Amino acid sequence: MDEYGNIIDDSQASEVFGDSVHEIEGFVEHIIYRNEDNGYTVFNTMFKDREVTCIGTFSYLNEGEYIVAQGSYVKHPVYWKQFKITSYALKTPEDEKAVLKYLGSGAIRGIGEKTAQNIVNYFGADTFRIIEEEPERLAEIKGISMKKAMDIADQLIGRKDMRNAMMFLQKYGISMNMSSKIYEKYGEGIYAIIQENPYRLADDIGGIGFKMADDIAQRVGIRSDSDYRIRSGILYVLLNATAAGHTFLPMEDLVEAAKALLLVDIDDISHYVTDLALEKKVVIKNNNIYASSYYYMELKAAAKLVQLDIEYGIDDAAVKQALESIEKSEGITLDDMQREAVIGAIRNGLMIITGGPGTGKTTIINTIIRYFEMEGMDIRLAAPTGRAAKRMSETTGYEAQTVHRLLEVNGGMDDEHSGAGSHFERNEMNPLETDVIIVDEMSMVDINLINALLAAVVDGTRLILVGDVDQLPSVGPGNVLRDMINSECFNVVKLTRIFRQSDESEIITNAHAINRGEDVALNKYSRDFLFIHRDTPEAIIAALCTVVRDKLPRYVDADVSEIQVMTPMRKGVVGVEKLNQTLQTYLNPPEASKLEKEFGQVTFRVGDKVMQIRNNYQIEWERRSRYGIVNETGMGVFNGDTGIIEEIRPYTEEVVVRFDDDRYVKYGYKQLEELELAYAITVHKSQGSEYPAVIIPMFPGPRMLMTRNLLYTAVTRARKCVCLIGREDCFREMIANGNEQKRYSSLDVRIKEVRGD
Ligand SMILES: Nc1ncnc2c1ncn2[C@@H]1O[C@H](COP(=O)(O)OP(=O)(O)OP(=O)(O)O)[C@@H](O)[C@H]1O
Repeated sequence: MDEYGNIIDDSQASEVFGDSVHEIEGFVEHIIYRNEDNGYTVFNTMFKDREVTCIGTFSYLNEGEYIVAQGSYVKHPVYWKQFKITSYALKTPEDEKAVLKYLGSGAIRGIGEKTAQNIVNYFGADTFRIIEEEPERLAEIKGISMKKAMDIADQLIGRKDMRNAMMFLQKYGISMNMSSKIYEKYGEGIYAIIQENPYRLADDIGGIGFKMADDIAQRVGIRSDSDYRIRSGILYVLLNATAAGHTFLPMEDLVEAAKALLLVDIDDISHYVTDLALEKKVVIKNNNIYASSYYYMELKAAAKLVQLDIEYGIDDAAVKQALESIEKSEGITLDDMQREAVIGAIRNGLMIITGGPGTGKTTIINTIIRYFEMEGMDIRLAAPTGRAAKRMSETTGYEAQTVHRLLEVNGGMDDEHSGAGSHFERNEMNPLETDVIIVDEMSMVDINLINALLAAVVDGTRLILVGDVDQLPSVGPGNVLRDMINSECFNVVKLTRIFRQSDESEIITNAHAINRGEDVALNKYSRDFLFIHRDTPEAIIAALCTVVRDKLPRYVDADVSEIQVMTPMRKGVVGVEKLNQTLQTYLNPPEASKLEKEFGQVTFRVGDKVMQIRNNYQIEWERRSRYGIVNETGMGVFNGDTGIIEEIRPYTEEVVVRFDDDRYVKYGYKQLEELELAYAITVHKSQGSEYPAVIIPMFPGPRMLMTRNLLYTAVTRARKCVCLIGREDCFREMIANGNEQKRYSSLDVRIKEVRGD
């Protein structure tokens, strides 16, 4: 883009004046535009006393450099004639004029034009050699101290080194930004690292993975059976495993995956694993292999959970009396299981409560809050997502936060897959000071998050964990809630009785039946559990469009944007991508008055329903009064938050989204990677959220996705109406498919070990 905001790219400048190749040379006088990611640069130079605008891609370029370039003249629609550079060399300034120009360009801190002139007057064309070889002599010039002399030399040599390093890295197809990161990390060590073990980059530099390192290694000519390569490949397999939810892999699975990745014929991959264990990069336990950090996360979490699990002496009669008074004031009578759960939370340092929809989890949380409030205790409520926290606040009337906020996250963005996660202000050194912490929607909490939470909880704090263990497990690695329950080491209450009247809600009864793997009778006259039979994907999508726009909003008294379409997969004929495209055209078609912005494969349009797909704690929001005056501001938009695109501003390159509660957020065009169309979302993304009505296409897909607990999770997201559209056989098969996707995790084993069971 140029200084006036116009995009200048090769396609606009493609009309060639003539095919002939020219050579020009001169100083880079003024850089008009530079994209640090891909190196695309527009600059002016003087050649034969005429100003020439040059365009091209450069690994490194600074004003004041002397460039010799080959290329041809092209015509730009606005700027007319430009020189498009195809190859070039930067020359170290040799004559006096060139040296003066370079030093005086402002590129070297502490040297202005006058000092540059003084230096060149004194040393002449020999200036560069002097600075590189005898920098102390610069101090012979009036006004330059020895310290400054050394600083100038450092800068000059540093720049030269960096320029060479950037050019070197570019040969391996590494982007400019990445190159500067690499150079910053290794400095002049970069040559040895690239030649000997480029796989170190994958270990040390965020954004470089095994694949990129492997690509570089191939270009360098490193053998495919090199030790470095195999070790790095093994770590990469483990990293991928954690991205798929596992905290470890059994040795056989690891070996098989590593062989498939590395395509080398090595019999004994396991001895490389042993080497990695000696280097403490992996842990081997019972022939299971963990990336070290995951082993220690499970171990630490287990130890802390056991430590928190103490029994407090309580006065049974007093508790009974207190509960009776709460029941009276709330107008409820707890059943035995519910009472056991509440008393368990009062008596124990650690309490786990699980149950399906309508079994009274919220009722119990409310009772626990009232009890501890009466005792004058400090209580904190949290949930793993923004939407779940919001719902918890609404149902309890008590402020609930995301777990990240509770831990005072410090950092822009969660990186779901790095495992490194964010930095929390609340930790062992600075723990949470409170008496009771209640976490809802525990099924969504992964090993990273529980570990961070436990680190910040001090002994003596009661931790009450509530969730539905039959929901899909967390997106991140681990199977925390299930493992805690399976360990059989802690106090757990499983609520089974459904308290909502069955005639009131088929959603609840059917959800429970699905969860038990029982057949569900589809009742034509059901008011809230509808099944529309359609056979083909086209017919399903057609029915879905009509239902979402014309039928359900009136039926459940909600806006079209509140009705949520959810589907098991991203790809495929009824996957998220396809549905979003179709629904966008149907619900928000293009119009001359609606601005659009293309980003990757997606076109965002004013009026579109969008979802934030990462936690961003630093993005700002504002609330406006009726007159458009900003009356409240705050920070943070969370993974799963949905909103509507209100405005697209081409001049400032911004997209404005209105989220729930009229929070307005500005996204720069570059930030659009944080947004996705949300007419349809995956069931995984819907976890922790509720909608007035939910529409689920029923069409066969990969068996490992089409599972009972996925259907159960989807159905339980609906408050007033579930509408399934498609093939009944698919629905029945999902209920029958109790094979949850296998997750390798071992928090339960660690808990038992710590307890010495
Ligand atoms: N002991 C009880 N006696 C009478 N009604 C109850 C009792 N426990 C819960 N309920 C009622 O049952 C309904 C569901 O309870 P609650 O909302 O607490 O369940 P939940 O497990 O949180 O459900 P969900 O996960 O669907 O929100 C509510 O209307 C609640 O008032």
